Amino acid sequence: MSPSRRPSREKRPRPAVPEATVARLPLYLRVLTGLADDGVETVSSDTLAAAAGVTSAKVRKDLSHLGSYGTRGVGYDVDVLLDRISARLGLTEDRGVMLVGVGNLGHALARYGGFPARGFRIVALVDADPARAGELVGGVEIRPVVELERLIEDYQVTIGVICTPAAAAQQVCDRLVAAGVTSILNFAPVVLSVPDGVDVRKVDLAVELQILSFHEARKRPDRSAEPRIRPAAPGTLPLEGAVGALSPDGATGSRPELRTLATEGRTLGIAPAERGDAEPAPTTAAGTEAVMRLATGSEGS
Ligand SMILES: NC(=O)c1ccc[n+]([C@@H]2O[C@H](COP(=O)([O-])OP(=O)(O)OC[C@H]3O[C@@H](n4cnc5c(N)ncnc54)[C@H](O)[C@@H]3O)[C@@H](O)[C@H]2O)c1
Repeated sequence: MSPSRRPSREKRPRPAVPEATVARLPLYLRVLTGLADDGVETVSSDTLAAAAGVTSAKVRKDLSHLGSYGTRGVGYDVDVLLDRISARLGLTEDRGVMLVGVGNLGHALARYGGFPARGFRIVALVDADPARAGELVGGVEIRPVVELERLIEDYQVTIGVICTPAAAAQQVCDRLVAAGVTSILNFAPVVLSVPDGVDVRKVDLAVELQILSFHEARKRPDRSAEPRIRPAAPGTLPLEGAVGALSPDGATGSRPELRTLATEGRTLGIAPAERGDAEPAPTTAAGTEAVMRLATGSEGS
């Protein structure tokens, strides 16, 4: 190719970064921020690996996607890596966030003071309850939901956080998208439909706990063969008794291979504990962390 036809550096597309790597970048960033605050200049892949719960080989592979290769025996320059990861996550731009639904969860998130240091500012709070309008939370005034579109325009909001009840979430999502929001963090227990070009991340503490439960089950091999059942609704048979009482064909006896159990006209799903070596699903780290803070009542950095 002649030099004149070679694509310029600016025009060359940046190589894609795998989703799993993107999910780990915030973890590396958090460690690096702490190290930079402590005046530490270099960091080993082992330190980053321990913080992210992966192998150091995985860290090196992740960082190679950003063009950071480190120096053998020295490690990575903390400031350089901070800049690269921040730039790749788009944190070098000021991102205004709107939070919709300022109830229990919304209050906790809006009060959390750690977001600005991580590259985000909650600039607008919106709630449908007129009684909440005017209340200051984390220094931001809750505004009536009728002002949602104007606030998005005024504050150039590109990220919306939905903390409404599930029934209202899709309608809120539609309004956010129509007003120009292109990224949504959804805490409501519902799957949102969005057009192409809009990114949705869902945070669900229950799902995270279920994943932990899966790993707990794997740590206890003798118990993993026992059938797992969903909790019965009030008024149905006690689960322990029910598990041992019936097999799918109606015979009695405790049977690990049971998959369904008919009891009081209702079917309980029963499956043997799963086994396997699958990696934990990537999580929405910041969101989960925020929910955990809400659950534990602790204030973070
Ligand atoms: N993802 C998780 O891990 C997790 C954890 C806790 C709660 N949640 C979910 O988060 C949501 C909020 O929970 P919560 O305990 O804060 O509930 P909440 O009832 O305390 O708060 C909901 C708020 O949304 C407002 N609202 C309702 N409809 C609205 C609309 N159309 N537009 C704007 N605001 C609206 C209400 O006025 C209220 O202030 C629920 O969907 C809940 O299931 C998720």
